[in-house]
Amino acid sequence: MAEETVTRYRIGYALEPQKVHTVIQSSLIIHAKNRGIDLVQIDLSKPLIDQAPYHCIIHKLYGPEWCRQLQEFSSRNPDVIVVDPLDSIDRLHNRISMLQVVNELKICQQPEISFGIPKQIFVDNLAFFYEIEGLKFPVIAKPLVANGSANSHQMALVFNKEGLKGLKPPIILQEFVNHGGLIFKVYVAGDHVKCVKRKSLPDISEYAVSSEDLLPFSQISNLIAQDQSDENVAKLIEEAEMPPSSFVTEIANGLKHALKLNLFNFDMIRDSMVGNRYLVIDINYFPGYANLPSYETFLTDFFLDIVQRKQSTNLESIGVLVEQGSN
Ligand SMILES: O=P(O)(O)O[C@@H]1[C@@H](OP(=O)(O)O)[C@H](OP(=O)(O)O)[C@H](O)[C@H](OP(=O)(O)O)[C@H]1OP(=O)(O)O
Ligand SMILES: Nc1ncnc2c1ncn2[C@@H]1O[C@H](COP(=O)(O)OP(=O)(O)O)[C@@H](O)[C@H]1O
Ligand SMILES: [Mg+2]
Ligand SMILES: [Mg+2]
Repeated sequence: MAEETVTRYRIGYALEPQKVHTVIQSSLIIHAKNRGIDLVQIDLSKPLIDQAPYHCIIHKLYGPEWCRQLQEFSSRNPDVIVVDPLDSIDRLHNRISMLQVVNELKICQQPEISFGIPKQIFVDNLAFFYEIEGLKFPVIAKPLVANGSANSHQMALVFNKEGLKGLKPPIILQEFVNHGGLIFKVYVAGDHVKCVKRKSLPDISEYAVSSEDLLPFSQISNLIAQDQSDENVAKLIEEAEMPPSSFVTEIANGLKHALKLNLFNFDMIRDSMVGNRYLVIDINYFPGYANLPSYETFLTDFFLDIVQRKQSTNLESIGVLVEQGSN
């Protein structure tokens, strides 16, 4: 009996060990394998160029050596799909360029819904900085750079001008927007989009008693952690209304095209003061997909889209699909 030949695809992944541990779980490896995808870990101690063949490479690594290797690999293997291109990912490493793209989105706004980003400014040097240019306190200070380091997540709530003195530029100052302590995290993998609700910082009125000028984020995170044990808050989150899925998909697709990225998520809040106003506050490359229910299916569907789309493009280019169609 003739053996059935099934197309198998090799996807190489280059990730930090911790990320391998959280995202490339055995449940994903098995699920992908059953659907024809072999997930293969790229050995970072050896030249990438010696580790072909791959149909596709996925990656989240910082540092010049990886960039050099990937560029060399791509120029010698132009047919291998790299998810995603280095310059597209770079845009997310700066909190200004990251959010500029949201303002540039040309999408037909849904009736009754508006979207945007909170007011923000870039501060390079506090010595030459006297005004917060129309921003209202409290503001949230975020490091300009978002490069995966612990520092890049170090934030602070600033309640007044005095608090500005405790900041270390380069930073961005962003208006704090009350949003009912609820954040929407929208995960994107190519054409696949999933939105989940998570706890966020509580509304600022809850801090009104605070006599602080500046509250570093870790302290606020602690407040959240304590709050999490509160059943009422958990219930509030559970019962909170989701944004319309057509709206979420429209924003996700708009960002995907504008950023030229496949693997990312964005954090979105709903302004408590203005009916249906949604604000994007953060966009992350290759986030923690394993936090999603059924993430194995979510990611494998995307992998198959990528490799099969590539295969059909190849067939088209050599005329196979055309011939089949004319038979
Ligand atoms: O820690 P995880 O798995 O939840 O993923 C982190 C993301 O959490 P999220 O999926 O949004 O809940 C996290 O998202 P946030 O910035 O926390 O919104 C980042 O994407 C983080 O990557 P990096 O430190 O910015 O390079 C992600 O960290 P890495 O795992 O990529 O280091
Ligand atoms: N403008 C804002 N208004 C209110 N809360 C915010 C704002 N920006 C950030 N936050 C809160 O701070 C958290 C961390 O900020 P974020 O920009 O997402 O940084 P990170 O990249 O470290 O996740 C968010 O998840 C949200 O809870
Ligand atoms: Mg975030
Ligand atoms: Mg982030």
